[in-house]
Amino acid sequence: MNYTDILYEVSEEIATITINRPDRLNCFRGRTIEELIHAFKAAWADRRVACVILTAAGEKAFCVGGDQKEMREKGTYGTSENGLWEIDDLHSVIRNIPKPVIAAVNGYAIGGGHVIHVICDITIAAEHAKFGQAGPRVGSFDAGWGTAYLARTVGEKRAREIWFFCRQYSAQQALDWGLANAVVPSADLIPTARAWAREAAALSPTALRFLKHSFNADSAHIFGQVKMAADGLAAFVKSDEAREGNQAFVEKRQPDFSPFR
Ligand SMILES: CC(C)(COP(=O)(O)OP(=O)(O)OC[C@H]1O[C@@H](n2cnc3c(N)ncnc32)[C@H](O)[C@@H]1OP(=O)(O)O)[C@@H](O)C(=O)NCCC(=O)NCCSC(=O)CCC(=O)c1ccccc1C(=O)O
Repeated sequence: MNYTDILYEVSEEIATITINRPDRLNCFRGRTIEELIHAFKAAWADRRVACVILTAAGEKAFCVGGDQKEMREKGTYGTSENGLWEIDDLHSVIRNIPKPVIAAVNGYAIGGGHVIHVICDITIAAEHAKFGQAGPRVGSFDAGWGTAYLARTVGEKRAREIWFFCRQYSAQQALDWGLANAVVPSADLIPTARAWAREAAALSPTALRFLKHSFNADSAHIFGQVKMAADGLAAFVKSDEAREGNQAFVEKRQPDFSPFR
């Protein structure tokens, strides 16, 4: 597959996947998701690779979720080679690849971009990174991993706060809440992620594989909820309520959801 939206490289025993749409703050469209899945599978199959780093181009954003401009223009997040919108499969491959996945968060991790880092095994954040959900402002939600797994990570009260107010949280706050494993100066982000990856790469791959499956097993039931939520969201994004959120973002104004109470 020829990548247009991401970069993929393997060096030493580490695969680095870089979301490469910095002009749109590394938000994703159908093509981006398809390429990310392809790259994670390549890292999975490659016996040289012991650990994966997921990061993004530039210093401003890790990923700010679904491409709202594409949604405004096309009514969907855009086409992919296989014609499917596979965000759930991306979440699954990050969980199921039997190698540690480290998110190196180089700026905003917002909306669907926030969910992606939450699903990764480890999060290392640059000091200026900002975390949060935005769906209820733009007519979207992730009521699968985005709620249930987030609540496991930070606790119910904090997870509900994150979704019900759509605030942004600093890297230090993310660290304090258990959303991040470490916070480092921006210049140290990739070197630190690589150092952590090398440390994991020195350990028994079979032990790590079983440990990852075991951690996942305890939350695997959430997957049923993921599919229900995805189908619910696919219907919701066609509604006037969701369109108001999306349109307001593109028009750079506050949404008016009052008719939908
Ligand atoms: C992140 C911001 C707070 C940064 O603000 P600021 O620093 O002021 O920068 P901006 O000027 O706003 O942004 C620069 C430039 O980028 C464009 N842009 C930013 N975000 C997006 C985006 N998401 N899509 C498209 N374009 C974007 C912005 O318009 C600017 O362009 P100009 O041409 O220069 O004007 C702020 O940018 C912000 O709040 N961004 C939006 C965050 C957001 O709402 N994200 C979407 C949340 S909903 C989502 O992610 C869908 C989830 C999803 O797909 C999913 C998940 C799980 C299961 C199912 C699904 C599903 O099927 O949908």
